[in-house]
Amino acid sequence: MDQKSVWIGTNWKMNKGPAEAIAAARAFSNFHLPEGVRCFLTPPATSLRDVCSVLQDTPVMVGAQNMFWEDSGAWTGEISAPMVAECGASTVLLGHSERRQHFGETDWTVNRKVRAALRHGLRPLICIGDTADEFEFGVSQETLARQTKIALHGVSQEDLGRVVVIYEPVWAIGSAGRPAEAPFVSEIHTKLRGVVQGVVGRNSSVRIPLLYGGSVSQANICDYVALPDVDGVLVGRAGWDPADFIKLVSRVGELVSSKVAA
Ligand SMILES: O=C(COP(=O)(O)O)[C@@H](O)CO
Repeated sequence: MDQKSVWIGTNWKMNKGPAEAIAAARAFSNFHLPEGVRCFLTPPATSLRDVCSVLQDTPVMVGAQNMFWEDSGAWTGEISAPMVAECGASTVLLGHSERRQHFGETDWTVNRKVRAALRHGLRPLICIGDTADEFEFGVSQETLARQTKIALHGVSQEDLGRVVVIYEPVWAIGSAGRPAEAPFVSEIHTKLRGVVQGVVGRNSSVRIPLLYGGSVSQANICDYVALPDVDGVLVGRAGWDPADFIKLVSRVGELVSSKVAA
């Protein structure tokens, strides 16, 4: 965490149809976002428009969990960047490991989606992550560098300023996952900072926020957010209950204000 904004988001995954999503979004509509904290939610596509309209006058950003790179056409079952934007969303999660693992997402498709999102004014939240095997064989850094460089390939300097990268080790995600140790996340993020700095250019003033995700909880959130090259977190299960997510946001807010005061 540095003196810039700290990000916290929750990915609802395939949970909360419109009725439940509207109720959850209402819980955030009167919530006072702490100073220096940027917050986002990614509801399922069928709840996107409703959640956007509940939160339209608030600082909480709303994003889709995926989209296709073409604007329209014969792509049954897909939604496009203009459709996401028309719902009122400002951001989109791309390359989540569950999409890479189960739905054929590749580095190449992530790159096409990133560029399409940017073309339509959406902020891409790009997920990268090493598998348990890659971690065991000690090639996590290589995987993350490859995923990052391909995702950002061909993106203009100006657009790089709107991108967020999220490190989510596949082995840390979900109820079978184990949260990554903070020193390991710190090491990965420091190296990742070098990778993104190489993409934007050593002399560029663009600073791409680097978030961590994977079994983030009330117990460990501050350990991650306090790390120097971690600009925030993406929360799954621990953020699905709105009251719990508000508690997590408040914890981050307290950490930010204590840093500012120090
Ligand atoms: O997949 C994610 C991590 O989920 P957890 O339930 O926190 O392990 C990430 O996208 C946040 O939803």
